[in-house]
Amino acid sequence: MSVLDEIIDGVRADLAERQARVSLDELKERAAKAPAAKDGVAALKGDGVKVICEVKRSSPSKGALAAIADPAGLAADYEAGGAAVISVLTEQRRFGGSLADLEAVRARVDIPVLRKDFIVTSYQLWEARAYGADLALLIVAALDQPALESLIERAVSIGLTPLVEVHDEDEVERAVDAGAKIIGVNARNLKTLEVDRGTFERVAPEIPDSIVKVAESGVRGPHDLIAYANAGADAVLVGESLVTGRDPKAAVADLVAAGEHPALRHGRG
Ligand SMILES: O=P(O)(O)OC[C@@H](O)[C@@H](O)c1c[nH]c2ccccc12
Repeated sequence: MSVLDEIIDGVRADLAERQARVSLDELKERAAKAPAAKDGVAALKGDGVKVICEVKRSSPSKGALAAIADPAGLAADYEAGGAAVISVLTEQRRFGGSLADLEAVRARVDIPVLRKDFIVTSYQLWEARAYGADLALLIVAALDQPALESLIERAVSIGLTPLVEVHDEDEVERAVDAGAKIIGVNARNLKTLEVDRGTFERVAPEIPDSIVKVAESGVRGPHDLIAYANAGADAVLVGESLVTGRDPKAAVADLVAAGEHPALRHGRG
């Protein structure tokens, strides 16, 4: 069994507990009261490389990264540094996240918020909206094609922008066929947990120009952002280096400044 399969088994067990406690109708009522979803595509387009900053306490590959007693405070620092979107990991067992983190972050920042989890049912999309998310991650490797298609459709119908994650060329084709408008290329293979920073450069040429391209994982600082941008990234998603660094606000500002440099291929279109 791959790491991804193991994570999803845990996610399904936790999900069953929540489903027994909170009915879908309750979630839908809560979603109806949530502030209208912000446009995730618009937030990631435009001049400069956009920076998606992640609230991440731990990971299956590295274990504990940071305690993050105040996830909303961290998100506020990210926003002040110039983040375009905040990613909140809500998976509990391996990443130490929760829906409470999502809710707290949503209440604090004005920019769009991404629910980062292993979404396998539409119930989780309703949760995402009910707790204030504007975007939701859908991982191609975790879903068969009919499930991917129906979750993208459902996400859009409830106002969420799907960020569709791929690791290779075949998954790009599946994401495009399923109607993705934003594709994230994860340098970390979730089946082996290995990071290969060359993944984006290899896979991105398969993504049509009209689709927003996000390079995920492995960004240690501005030099990695610049490499991803030169390979065609519209945005980067950064977790570990921000939560383990001393000054997240300054670190984000450095990334944003690097992404606005006029010499980048991104700026020249
Ligand atoms: O911490 P990093 O290397 O900066 O990576 C962030 C993000 O890309 C990573 O957390 C991630 C990408 N896709 C995921 C899917 C599930 C959980 C986590 C992830």
